[in-house]
Order: sequence, then structure tokens, then C-alpha cells
Amino acid sequence: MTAIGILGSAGKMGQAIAAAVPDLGGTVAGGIDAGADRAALAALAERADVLVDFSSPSALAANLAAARTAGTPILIGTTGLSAAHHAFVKEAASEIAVLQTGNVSLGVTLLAKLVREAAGRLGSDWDIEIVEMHHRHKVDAPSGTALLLAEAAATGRGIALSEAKVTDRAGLTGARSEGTIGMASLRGGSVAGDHMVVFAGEGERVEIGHRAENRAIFARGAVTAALWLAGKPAGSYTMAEVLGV
Ligand SMILES: NC(=O)C1=CN([C@@H]2O[C@H](COP(=O)(O)OP(=O)(O)OC[C@H]3O[C@@H](n4cnc5c(N)ncnc54)[C@H](OP(=O)(O)O)[C@@H]3O)[C@@H](O)[C@H]2O)C=CC1
Ligand SMILES: O=C(O)C1=N[C@H](C(=O)O)C[C@H](O)C1
Repeated sequence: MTAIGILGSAGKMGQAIAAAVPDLGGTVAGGIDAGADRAALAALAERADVLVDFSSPSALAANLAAARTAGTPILIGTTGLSAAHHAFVKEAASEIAVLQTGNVSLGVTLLAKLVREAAGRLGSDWDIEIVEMHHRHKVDAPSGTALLLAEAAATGRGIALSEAKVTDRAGLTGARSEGTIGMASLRGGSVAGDHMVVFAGEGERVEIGHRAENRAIFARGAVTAALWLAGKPAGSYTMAEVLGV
């Protein structure tokens, strides 16, 4: 059976993943949390057939280094990654199988495709805004999912997200610039993860979204992706490939 090593095992996602593993036909190789030493991380990477990382951006470099040394595929679900983190991920994919995504659910994987299609079909006079809401403990904004959906919209429009995204409206902002992609973040309570993409045209709006009702959907997606990733050759993989949507 495929043995899955969990990075961030004591966290909310780490615990949900450990609970989902038996049902989906894998085993848990062990877990690592903040404060673990490099030897323990290296030993887990050797022991596991695949690693799943739902920890913290500050752990990413060490986690990728351990995966590369052991030659172990890794799923990275941690969000709040910087451009430098994304460069590490890309470099690691030249040596091992890597799947990095802001959302492992089936629903959001499909939603990203729909957003890309809608953005491509509606002209740039349709304004794109993304609203997300998460629980009060979330530490990064915009969410990884909002960024993933914004990327899908930018790809559909044939533009670079880095030049189109707006995340900081406050005060005298001036009128909205055509072609921008706005993101707004709400935080509160125990919301597992809501995302709404709004295409606002003159006199009408198209709204498509996703609501996660619990963390189990992410755990199932993570374990499904991990089992699929184990044994794959070096390269960058996507949830769309895993789920076939
Ligand atoms: N891609 C996706 O579909 C999803 C992604 N996520 C993302 O996953 C991440 C974790 O979320 P969640 O479980 O809710 O957060 P939690 O804060 O509940 O869990 C994070 C865990 O990682 C541990 N950790 C911190 N630093 C390290 C380190 N250096 N090495 C190993 N473990 C470490 C924390 O330990 P300690 O508490 O001691 O600091 C904690 O146990 C977030 O970035 C979140 O956005 C969440 C859901 C779905
Ligand atoms: O922190 C969370 O909880 C979640 N994080 C991911 C994100 O940043 O989009 C995925 C999901 O929405 C839950």
C-alpha cells in the first residue's frame, strides 16, 4: 500500500488527511510538525512513497529539499506562497514529481476550468471580481484558491495576472481600471472555504462559485492526488490531471 508522509500532521488539514487515508486505500508513513529536526524530516521523506505538505510557507524550502534528497514525490497544498517559493517548486519539479495547488477539491478544479472559459468568452468590458471567505484562523490572503481562480481568469483573457490583479482597495481608489481582476477577502467563524467569481457587465452579472462545507473534501482530494502522484516521474502535475476534469 502507498505510504503517505504528512508535513503539518498536527494541523487541521494534517489531521483530516490522516483520517481520510485508510478509506482511500493508503497508509500513513508518519508526520512532521513545527520544531521537528531535519533528521526526522529526512527519515520521513525516505520512508514515505509520497509526501503531502499542508504546513507553512516557512517550511517549504526544507520540505522540498528533503523530498529531493529522498527522490520522493510531493503534493504541496500550503498557501501564502511567494514568487520565490514558486521558483523553488518549479526547480524541484526537474528532479521529482511535484503537484502544487491552492485547492485540491474536485469542485474548485472544475470551477477553474469554467472561469477560464467564461473569461475567454466575455470581453474585457466584463469586470472580473473574486470574493472569498474563510474561517477566523486563516493566516494568508487572498486565499490560494482565489489566486488560482484569478490565474485561470487571466489565462482565459490572455493577460498576465501580475499586471491585472488588484487586492488592496481602500480610501480614494479612483474608478475601476478596465481589464483588472479584483480580489476581496472575508474572515470569520468556521467557514471551510467559499469562493465566488463575478463577471460584471453592463446591466447583467454572471456569478460562478464554490462552497466547501467541510475540510473532508480537501482531505479526500489530497489523498487521491497523493496516491496518484506516488511513483510518477519528475515533473509538474495538476489536479485537473489527477481528477480527469
Ligand atoms: N490546497 C488546499 O486545498 C488547501 C490548502 N490549505 C492550506 O494548508 C495549510 C495548512 O492549513 P491548516 O491545516 O488549516 O493550518 P493549521 O495551522 O491548522 O496547520 C498547519 C500545521 O503545520 C505545522 N507547521 C508549521 N510550521 C511547520 C514546519 N516548519 N514544518 C512542519 N509543520 C509545520 C503547524 O504546527 P504549529 O501549529 O506548531 O505551528 C500546524 O500543525 C494552509 O496554508 C492552508 O491555506 C488548507 C486547506 C486546503
Ligand atoms: O486555509 C484554508 O482553510 C484553506 N485554504 C486554501 C486556500 O487558501 O484557498 C483552500 C481552502 O479554501 C481552505
